[in-house]
Amino acid sequence: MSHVLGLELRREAPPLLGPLLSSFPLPAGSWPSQILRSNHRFSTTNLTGFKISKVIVVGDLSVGKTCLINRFCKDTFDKNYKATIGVDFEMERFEVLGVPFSLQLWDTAGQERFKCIASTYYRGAQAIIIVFNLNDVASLEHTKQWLADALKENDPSSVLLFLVGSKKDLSTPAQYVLMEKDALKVAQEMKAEYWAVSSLTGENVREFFFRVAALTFEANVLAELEKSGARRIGDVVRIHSEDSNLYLTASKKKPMCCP
Ligand SMILES: Nc1nc2c(ncn2[C@@H]2O[C@H](COP(=O)(O)OP(=O)(O)OP(=O)(O)O)[C@@H](O)[C@H]2O)c(=O)[nH]1
Ligand SMILES: [Mg+2]
Repeated sequence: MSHVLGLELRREAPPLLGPLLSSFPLPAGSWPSQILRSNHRFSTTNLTGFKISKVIVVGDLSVGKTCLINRFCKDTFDKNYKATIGVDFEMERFEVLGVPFSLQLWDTAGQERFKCIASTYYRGAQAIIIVFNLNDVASLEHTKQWLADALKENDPSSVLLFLVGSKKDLSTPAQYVLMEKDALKVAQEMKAEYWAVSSLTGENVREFFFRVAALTFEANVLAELEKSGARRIGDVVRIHSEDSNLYLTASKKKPMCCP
């Protein structure tokens, strides 16, 4: 299912990829101003060839995975718990430097009895979001197992990891500080980026998903550079699309990596 939302953070998109690449890696909590959520409607035929990244969301039952996705994709919040059965799926579209880019968000079930169905959808993820409840230390402890299971189906060397503490609105500042300490430790062990969010208030939700979009887009661009053998900024990278020739040309000044 696709969700077409209003434009946000619309600013002039520079024509070249250089400024975007030179701003990577982005510091946590930031996103490039060039990333937009698009309000364009695309026909199904136009969708072929668009850059799409698969993102899976895992974690204990009732930690708030579905609410997190719904807050971002639909800007809604449901206080009643309805367990996800197997998996749900949402598509969210962005534009990065004029390039259409989509996140496929796979919302998996946390309940044990649905786990084997959900795990069949883990394969091919570019990013794994592991959610825990900031008010439930057991759910943080279980994140390691969720990650291990998700990594069985994915390449640990290339997948992006995010550890997300949910329901921040329910923590007092003192409780939050204690939990954050443990969460940062776990995130460091996992080599994941840590975020704390509230789907009830919306705190950090948009920022978090924009960050996921920025990093997955960056990974796609770098993969294109690798594939095309382009090793230095200055080379031209073509983002394949059947409908338009999208050339992203990087700045000639700064070398991105050593030959
Ligand atoms: N106060 C508060 N409650 C939340 C928040 N996020 C989720 N909840 C509540 O927590 C319960 C579970 O949320 P879900 O999003 O359905 O949890 P889930 O992780 O998808 O659960 P499964 O589908 O069973 O794996 C619901 O009653 C939500 O209203 C939040 O940020 N703050
Ligand atoms: Mg759910």
